[in-house]
Amino acid sequence: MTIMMARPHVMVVPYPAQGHVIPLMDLSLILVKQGIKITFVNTKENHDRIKSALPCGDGLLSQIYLVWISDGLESSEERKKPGKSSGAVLKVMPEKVEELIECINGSESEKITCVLADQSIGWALDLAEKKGIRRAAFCPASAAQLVLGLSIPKFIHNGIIDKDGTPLEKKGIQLSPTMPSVSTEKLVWVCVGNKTIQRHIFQLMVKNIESMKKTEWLLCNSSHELESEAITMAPEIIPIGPLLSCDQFGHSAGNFWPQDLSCLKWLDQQSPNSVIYVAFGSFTKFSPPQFQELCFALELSNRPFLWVVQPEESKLAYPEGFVERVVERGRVVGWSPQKKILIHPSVACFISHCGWNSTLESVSNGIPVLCWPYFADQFLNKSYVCDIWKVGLGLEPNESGMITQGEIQSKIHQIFIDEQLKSRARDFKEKIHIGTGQGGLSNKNLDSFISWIKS
Ligand SMILES: O=c1ccn([C@@H]2O[C@H](COP(=O)(O)OP(=O)(O)O[C@H]3O[C@H](CO)[C@@H](O)[C@H](O)[C@H]3O)[C@@H](O)[C@H]2O)c(=O)[nH]1
Repeated sequence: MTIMMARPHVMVVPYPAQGHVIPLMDLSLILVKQGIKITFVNTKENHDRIKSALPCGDGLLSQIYLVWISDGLESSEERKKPGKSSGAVLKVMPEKVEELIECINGSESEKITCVLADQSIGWALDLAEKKGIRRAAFCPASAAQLVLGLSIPKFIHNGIIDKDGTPLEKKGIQLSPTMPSVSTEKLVWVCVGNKTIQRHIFQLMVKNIESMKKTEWLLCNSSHELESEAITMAPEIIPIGPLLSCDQFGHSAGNFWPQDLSCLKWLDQQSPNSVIYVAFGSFTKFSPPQFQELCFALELSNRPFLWVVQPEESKLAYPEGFVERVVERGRVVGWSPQKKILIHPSVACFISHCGWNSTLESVSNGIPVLCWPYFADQFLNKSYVCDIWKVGLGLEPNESGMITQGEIQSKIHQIFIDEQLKSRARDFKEKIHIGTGQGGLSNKNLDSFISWIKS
C-alpha cells in the first residue's frame, strides 16, 4: 500500500508594500521549486496590480496561488494617506486572513501547514499560534534594523527615547564599531510622519517584536558576509539572503507595475561601465525644485543615464528643453526590470534611496551606490554602504535640506574616478556570493528551513 503524504502548504502574508512583497515572492519561488505549495495573500489592490504586471507564460510563477483579501480602504487615494494603510493592516486584515485559513483548512484542499509572515505583520504569527499552525517570520529589512528594534527596551531604559519612541536627545546610535550608525532623529519610527503616526508605528513595532519572539524561525534577507556583527548580536536572526530570484530563475516577481523591458536593449547599446542608473523604490516623492536639481545634475554629468520616474512623478515638470537636450543619452522609464539592470555590464553606478532590496541588489552585483535616503531604514542602510562596506558615497543635503545639482554632479564624478571604491565593490560582490553559494551559510540556513517545512 502506498501512503500519499500531503504536500506542505505555506501561507505567505507580506506587509502590503512593494519592498515587502518582492522579497517574499522571491522566497516563495524558491519554496515552490522545492515542491512546496504556496498561497500568497495580497490586498485586493496589490493583487490586481501584480496580476496585471505579470509577464505572460511564466511557469514557476503560475504555481503560486495568488489570493486576495480586502484591506477595508475605499480607494488608492485613501491608502496613500499617512497611517491609513498601516491602520488597515491592523484593523481589517487579521479577521480576513483568519477567515481564509478557516476556509482553506475546512475544505478538501491541502491544509495550511505553515504561516510565513512578514515580521511587521505580527498578528499573522499570533493567529497561526492560535490555530495551532507552525509559523516563521521574515524580515525584508537588514538584521541591523531588527537589532535596533530588539534594543528598544534598552533605549527606553537608558533614556535615549521615551516610551512613545520620541528621542530625548539628538545623538548618533552605533551598537558596535562594525555596525552602521543612525541618528536618533532618523530612527525608523521617528522619520515616518507626524507624532501620531510615530507613536502608532512605534507601538506596532514593539508588539511585532513580541510576536516575532514566539516563532520558530526569524528569517532575514541578509547574510553573515553583509552583517556578521548584527547577526552575532541577535543569534535568533537566521540569514537566508540575499534572495534575488532573478539570478536563479531569470525573472523577478511581485512587481506592482509592468517592467519596461525595452530599456535593456537600450543598455545593450551603451559602453561598459558607463551608465548611471537612478531609481528610488516605490515610496520616494520629490518636491518640484528637488526634481529639477536632479535633472540638471544628470544633464551636466554628460554621461548616459537610465532613470525610473514613476507615472505620478512624471507630472513634475522637467526643466525647459531638458528632454530634448538629453534625448541622445538619457532614458526615462516608469518601472524598470531593476534586478536585470543591476547585473548589466553597462551600468556603472546606482543613485538610490537605499531601500534594503535596492541596496542588496546593488552590492551583490558590485555596483557602487550614491546614497540618497528618504525615510525609514534607508539612513541605516546608507551608513552600511558608506561607512561600513565603503562601497558608495552619500549625497548630503544643504542647510535647506536640498541635495543640489552641484553635490550630485560632484559625487557622480568622484564615484566614476575612485578606482579603490570600485575595486572594493567588486570584492564585496565576491564575498557576498560565498554566503549564497553551495556550502555558504545563507544557503545552509535556507536548506534547513526548507527541511523544517517539509518535516
Ligand atoms: O523601477 C523599479 C524600481 C524598483 N524595483 C524593485 O522594487 C524593489 C524596491 O524595494 P526597496 O529598494 O527595498 O525599496 P522600497 O520599495 O522603498 O521598500 C520599502 O521596504 C524596504 C524593505 O523593508 C525598506 O528597506 C525600504 O526603506 C522601504 O521603503 C526592489 O526589489 C527593486 O528591484 C523594480 O523592479 N523596478
